[in-house]
Amino acid sequence: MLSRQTLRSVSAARHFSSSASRQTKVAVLGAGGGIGQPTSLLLKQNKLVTSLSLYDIRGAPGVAADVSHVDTASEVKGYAADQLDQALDGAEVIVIPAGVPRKPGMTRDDLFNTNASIVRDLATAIGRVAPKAHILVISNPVNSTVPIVASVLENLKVFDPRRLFGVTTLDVVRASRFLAGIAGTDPADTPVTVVGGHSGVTIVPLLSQSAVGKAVNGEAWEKLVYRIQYGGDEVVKAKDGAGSATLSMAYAAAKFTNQLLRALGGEKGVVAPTFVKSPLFETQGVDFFSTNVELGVNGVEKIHPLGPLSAEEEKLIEACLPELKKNIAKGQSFVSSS
Ligand SMILES: NC(=O)C1=CN([C@@H]2O[C@H](COP(=O)(O)OP(=O)(O)OC[C@H]3O[C@@H](n4cnc5c(N)ncnc54)[C@H](O)[C@@H]3O)[C@@H](O)[C@H]2O)C=CC1
Ligand SMILES: O=C([O-])CC(=O)C(=O)O
Repeated sequence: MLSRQTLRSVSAARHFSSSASRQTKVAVLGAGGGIGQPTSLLLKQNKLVTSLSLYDIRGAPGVAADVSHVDTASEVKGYAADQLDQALDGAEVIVIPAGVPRKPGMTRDDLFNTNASIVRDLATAIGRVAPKAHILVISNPVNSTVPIVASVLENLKVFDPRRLFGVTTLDVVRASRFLAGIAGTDPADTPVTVVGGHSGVTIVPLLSQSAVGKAVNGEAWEKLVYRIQYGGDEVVKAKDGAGSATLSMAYAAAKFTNQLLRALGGEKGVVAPTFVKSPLFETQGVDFFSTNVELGVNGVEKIHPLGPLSAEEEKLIEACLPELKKNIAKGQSFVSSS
């Protein structure tokens, strides 16, 4: 009879060999940019990625040549502006950081006029060439760009809500880091659930659900919530016109992509925060919402409920919903009118 430990090693080996033998092509659209370059580098280090396809309207072949020298097994190819279809062909996961970033004084919504059409056009190509791909949207304003992708795919009759994700991981990364900074804990042991959307008041940290966070009250709580909601502004201000978060965002993108790849490879119990088509506030006209989501072989497997909220958090949700509804509707009507 096999010991429990032997069984565990056999099952780990099986899991390893099944994920190692999976062929997973990941495409990065906007790979030449501030987020795209470090994200590509981090994905090159991920063993679950077997092929990396780097596309940008500028500079992707150079980034690909550079990243391809990293001594991991995956293949890397770069594609120029007129090679989008080749870049997408066979991609199982597509990460989109294409588009302009903020400058000081701008809101994420101020990026809409430029980024909406970039995201719409990329989504149109994805719907045609890689309709079964899992799409991870980073381009801002996420609250509107995710609905744009959904509407484009709906029009093409290939929308599967299980495979579309707004990347809100950076909010959770920040929340954990900022709370740990106050409490003197290790961020790894200080998880914070953040729900809603990805801009200002739509970012709602649920500190009362955290063993460490529930001890933060009054003015300290207000300051912490504000810092989590407006963490992006800190970076925009510090970069002083040179863009917004790129390195912490690449870290967050690589983290979420890895969680998704693990789930697609059959690992059970992978739970990650992400902005998805969600039933949670549908009756109030809010079709997309970020919460913890259990990921599985088909993408979104189960959307977690919000859980218990404090009175203050109820108020944050009340402030979040109308803004989020407006942002979502703006994305949807952009597609219906274009
Ligand atoms: N979801 C989130 O948490 C975060 C989102 N962002 C957003 O990510 C986006 C990218 O930011 P950065 O990388 O700093 O900007 P960047 O300007 O450094 O890079 C953007 C890249 O997109 C490329 N691009 C433009 N149009 C394209 C198209 N049609 N197809 C392919 N590539 C195209 C550009 O050539 C450029 O290389 C911005 O919209 C920013 O607001 C930034 C930080 C966090
Ligand atoms: O603040 C920005 O414009 C970029 C972003 O989304 C973030 O850093 O969270």
